[in-house]
Amino acid sequence: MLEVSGLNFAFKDKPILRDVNFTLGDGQVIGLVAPNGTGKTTLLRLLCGLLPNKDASIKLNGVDLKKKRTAFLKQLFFLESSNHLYADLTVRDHLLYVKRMWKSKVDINAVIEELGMTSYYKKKIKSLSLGMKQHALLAMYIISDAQTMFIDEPLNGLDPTSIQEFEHMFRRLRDEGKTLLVSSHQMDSVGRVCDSVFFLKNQNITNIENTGQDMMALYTEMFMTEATADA
Ligand SMILES: Nc1ncnc2c1ncn2[C@@H]1O[C@H](COP(=O)(O)OP(=O)(O)OP(=O)(O)O)[C@@H](O)[C@H]1O
Repeated sequence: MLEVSGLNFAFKDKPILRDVNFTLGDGQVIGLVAPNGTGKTTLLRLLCGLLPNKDASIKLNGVDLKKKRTAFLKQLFFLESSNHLYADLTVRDHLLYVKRMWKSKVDINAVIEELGMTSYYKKKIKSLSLGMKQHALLAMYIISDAQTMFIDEPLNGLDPTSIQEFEHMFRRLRDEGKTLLVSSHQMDSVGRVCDSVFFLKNQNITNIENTGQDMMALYTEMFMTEATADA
């Protein structure tokens, strides 16, 4: 369980989050949705201590990020984007590294096969397309076997078949009891996969349960009316 309270953050005089409070239970996929530049990546960075925060309380399964940083971080996996992969290492190198560091028992070969990566897992990252790198990144998440996963725009650059494959993997991880906080701009996919959605608006989170409503209509209601009113 992830418990966050009193989270405030600003870049100089630009407020990003104001008194954000929420709890995430186990075995859920939660969408994180907002227009470009609102603060989704900033929130994910704050939740794993990659940005400084003095006052908030952030606890993962009772472990406090400020008091027991290493123990906190061992429970989660976050790699912001495929730009953070090492260009001169292969996909396999990355997977072996994650398996070792997270002391995981997940079978690397099975994941490679399941994600259709057999033709390129021995290749260096610098020779891969964006979609291939997104697969490598997802494979790292699966191999980490971490209980909590923060995933930033995983569907960017994916073809429709791959999107279905990723959605299947997210559901499977959820069914294994993992908690996934997934930022995305793809509202149809959010509607298919997420149990609830965090809409980031006015520096705060509105949590809306997915009851099968039209997510794009909900997005329009949340954000477009505001943009139209501003125009
Ligand atoms: N290191 C930084 N220094 C100053 N401002 C920053 C920094 N990083 C991000 N910002 C600003 O903070 C705001 C939120 O950025 P963030 O990357 O969190 O948005 P986002 O919702 O993830 O956007 P996108 O959907 O475009 O990826 C933006 O206005 C951005 O310009």
